[in-house]
Amino acid sequence: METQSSPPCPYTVTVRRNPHRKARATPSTSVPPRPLLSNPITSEIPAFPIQEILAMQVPQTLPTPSPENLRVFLRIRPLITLQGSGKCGSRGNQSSKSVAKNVWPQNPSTKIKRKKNKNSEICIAVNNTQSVTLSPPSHLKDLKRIKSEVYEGFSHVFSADSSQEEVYERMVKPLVEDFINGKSGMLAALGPSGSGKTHTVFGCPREPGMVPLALQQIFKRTEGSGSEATRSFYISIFEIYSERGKGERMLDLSPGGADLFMQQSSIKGLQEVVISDVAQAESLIAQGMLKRCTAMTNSNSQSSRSQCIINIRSAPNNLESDVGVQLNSAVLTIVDLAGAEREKRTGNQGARLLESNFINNTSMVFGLCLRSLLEHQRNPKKPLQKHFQNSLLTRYLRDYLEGKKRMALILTIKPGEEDYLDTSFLLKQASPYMKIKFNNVEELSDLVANKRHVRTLPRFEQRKRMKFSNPDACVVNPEELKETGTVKALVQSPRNSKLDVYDSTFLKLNGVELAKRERNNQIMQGFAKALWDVLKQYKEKLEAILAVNIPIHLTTLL
Ligand SMILES: Nc1ncnc2c1ncn2[C@@H]1O[C@H](COP(=O)(O)OP(=O)(O)OP(=O)(O)O)[C@@H](O)[C@H]1O
Repeated sequence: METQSSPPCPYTVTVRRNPHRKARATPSTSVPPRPLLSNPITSEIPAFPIQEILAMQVPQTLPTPSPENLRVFLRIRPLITLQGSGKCGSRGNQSSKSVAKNVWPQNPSTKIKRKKNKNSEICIAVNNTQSVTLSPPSHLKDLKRIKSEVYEGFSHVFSADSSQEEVYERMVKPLVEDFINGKSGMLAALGPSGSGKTHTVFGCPREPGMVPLALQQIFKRTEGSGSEATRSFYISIFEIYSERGKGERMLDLSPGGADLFMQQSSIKGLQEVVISDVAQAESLIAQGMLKRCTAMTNSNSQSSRSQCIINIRSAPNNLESDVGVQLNSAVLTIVDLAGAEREKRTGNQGARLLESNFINNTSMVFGLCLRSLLEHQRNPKKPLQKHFQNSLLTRYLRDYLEGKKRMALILTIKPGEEDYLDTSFLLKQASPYMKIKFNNVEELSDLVANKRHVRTLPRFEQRKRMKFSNPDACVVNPEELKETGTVKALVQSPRNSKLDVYDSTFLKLNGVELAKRERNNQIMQGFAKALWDVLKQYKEKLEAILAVNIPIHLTTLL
């Protein structure tokens, strides 16, 4: 009986396996390595050049940019007797009687003490360009056994005979160069009352200070280079003061400026004035200085009773040309702090005493912020304290005091023996700041862009949603952007010009980004359509061949 063989399978499936690959012989080391780039047609495929790679010299450590330290400068004021204080450059040509007559009500005990110290001696000696020795007066040496101390590591020590130009060249010029190249920075002057902060920052017509010298450099550099056509400069100037201890207030010192308010770290209502030349800027600053809160005290016949902040901002004019290139706006901030005062020393009373408390409090908070930053950098487990919240000045300067933006400090001191305690306190407190490092400096443009991002987010969220539902809706029309009310209004308003230029630039940058994404989207859609067409054709062909024989529901597979 014949065994029934099973019916032949109508469809056979052939599984083709790749033939076994023979392992290649390991190339002997004596054979010279083949060239990496050989002609694939005329020669064999070259062996993987493992030997060559192993023999390559890899640098052990990659060069990493060393973090920048906070630059701390020290300037010693010339020894000026009380008679001489009050006028820029006047050294001892005013009678003590006339000063005493005008000084705010004095504490009689202070008067007597000051008479004793008439023949002041110098308590500070410059060792070299980076260090000084502070020696206590003989009575403190004997009584409290205080020893001389050496303070070193300053970026530069300016001796009493240093000129404004010298200070500028070493300290401010690099900051201004950076500013012209689009990097933001801040310079703050700290020191006891009468030590020369205002003299250093603003100077006088005969000895112009850092601000006028900076403006001269800015306009000198930009005038010849033709960049005046491509960028504009703006100045804003304001002060933070306290009126009879009633809390901190802010006043815009530019012409017609009014009271200001702070929201988070930005100031509402601050005017920015477009400046086209040095003379205009200087006159604006001079007008601001006349409005600044000053008073006669025992330490200084024209003592600043407020913290004064000047911002010089540069912004590109032609937004069109800057789209997608570089947002090289920058701000140079110069801060003249009111000088800390010891009540015992100044003999301040009444309103002056209340002002003193405010001034000392701000100086203390400023110092605490920097100390906390230093401690946090030394030991990251130590949190960065939020001391900045305790004064308007530190709230405004938060980014600088948290090491996010570059800054420099100038400590001004008086060299007299009677100034020993003030000088010692300042040096002890501020000399460690030179160990602060700037690791993660954010440029202002980034910060502002981030802030603007938050502000303009809802509008862009809406655009994105529209984009996915309607592909045409996301095509960005630059004309449409120009017509956006905010951009138009803000760019035209000098008061808000800072925010506005960024706003419009940001809008444009995002417009470009959206247009790019839209193009990618269209390409992807085209690709998906083509793929689908191929699959459809393939399916139809398969169906035509197999429809009769195999009841396979290809449709379910595809
Ligand atoms: N380097 C200097 N050369 C010549 N005069 C100076 C110098 N530094 C300061 N002075 C003079 O000393 C006096 C006090 O200086 P200034 O008003 O700048 O002190 P300050 O630190 O700003 O004081 P305050 O904190 O009270 O405002 C002024 O008359 C000023 O002209």
